[in-house]
Amino acid sequence: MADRVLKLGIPAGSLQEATAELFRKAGYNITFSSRSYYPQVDDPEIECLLIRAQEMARYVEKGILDAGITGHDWVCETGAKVTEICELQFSKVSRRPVRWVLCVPNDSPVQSVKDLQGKRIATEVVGLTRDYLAKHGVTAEIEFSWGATEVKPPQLADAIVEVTETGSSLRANNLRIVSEVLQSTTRFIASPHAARDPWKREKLDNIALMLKSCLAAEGKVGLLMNVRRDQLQEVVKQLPALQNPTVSSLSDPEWVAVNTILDESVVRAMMPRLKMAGATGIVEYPISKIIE
Ligand SMILES: Nc1ncnc2c1ncn2[C@@H]1O[C@H](COP(=O)(O)OP(=O)(O)OP(=O)(O)O)[C@@H](O)[C@H]1O
Ligand SMILES: O=P(O)(O)OC[C@H]1O[C@H](OP(=O)(O)OP(=O)(O)O)[C@H](O)[C@@H]1O
Ligand SMILES: [Mg+2]
Repeated sequence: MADRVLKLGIPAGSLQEATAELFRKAGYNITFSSRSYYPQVDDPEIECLLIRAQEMARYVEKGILDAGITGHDWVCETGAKVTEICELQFSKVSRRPVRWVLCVPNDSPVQSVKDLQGKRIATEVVGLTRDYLAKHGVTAEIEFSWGATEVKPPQLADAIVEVTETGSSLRANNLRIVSEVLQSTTRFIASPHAARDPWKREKLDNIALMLKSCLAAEGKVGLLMNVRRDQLQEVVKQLPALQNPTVSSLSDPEWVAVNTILDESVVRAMMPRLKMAGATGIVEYPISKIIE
């Protein structure tokens, strides 16, 4: 019985709240208590640990953790050999990938990576930066930065390689992007050992399925309506081409119910058209999970 526990790393820091929120939506209630690095989860088969995103892949590679959530960036930077269970398209505030970018002050003469030959670059991702410069045949002094990297140019460094999501930190510090080093999304990773263990693998796949189903449902709603059979074609024509609505019979043989899922953003334009085409009793309902 003791084996039937999955040790799961939750990323401390930027991804912590977004990760916990996604797990909650997926049905795993993760709660944090102040100063404790052992979040509670309402599944006796899971044991959570709060680990820095930077270190996650290393502990997962060694099997100290069976699995964890971290960024693709830190998997690359650490070079850890882990099994990717799935990609999870979420960042700290948005659903877009983050970008690691080479930046200089707005008024710097630097226009391309080549202009950084012999200069000083500060970054938290020394390995990625080294590889990127080597790819472009540039030799520069790369300095590890413990954070707050945006403050460094121009006094403490000529350029930085830093992560950006919304771009507000770069703007606030008068920095300009010279080029992109890496795009990164969040990943659910497992140790190769855990991924080979049938019980753990099934548990990991089930968690991944539920997490992905929540992300897939974001921005989507369901629409349910009644239509006379002779108007069905006209109503279905209004729905987005790729949607295959479910059509079911009603107790009155003249009528059918149409059920479909669509982007919430199109609903306000869609509902009046559906009504015009003959749909009645049109109901929009929220959906929280979609498994294709
Ligand atoms: N807006 C964001 N800012 C920083 N990291 C983000 C953001 N959105 C997603 N991430 C991801 O979160 C992880 C950041 O982890 P990391 O521990 O380096 O930063 P942090 O949690 O902000 O800690 P620190 O305080 O040291 O910066 C990376 O994998 C990164 O890609
Ligand atoms: O493009 P943006 O949306 O501004 O996001 C990028 C910023 O977010 C991160 O900092 P974080 O919020 O993790 O704070 P930190 O300084 O403690 O790392 C990162 O280090 C950048 O500073
Ligand atoms: Mg940060």
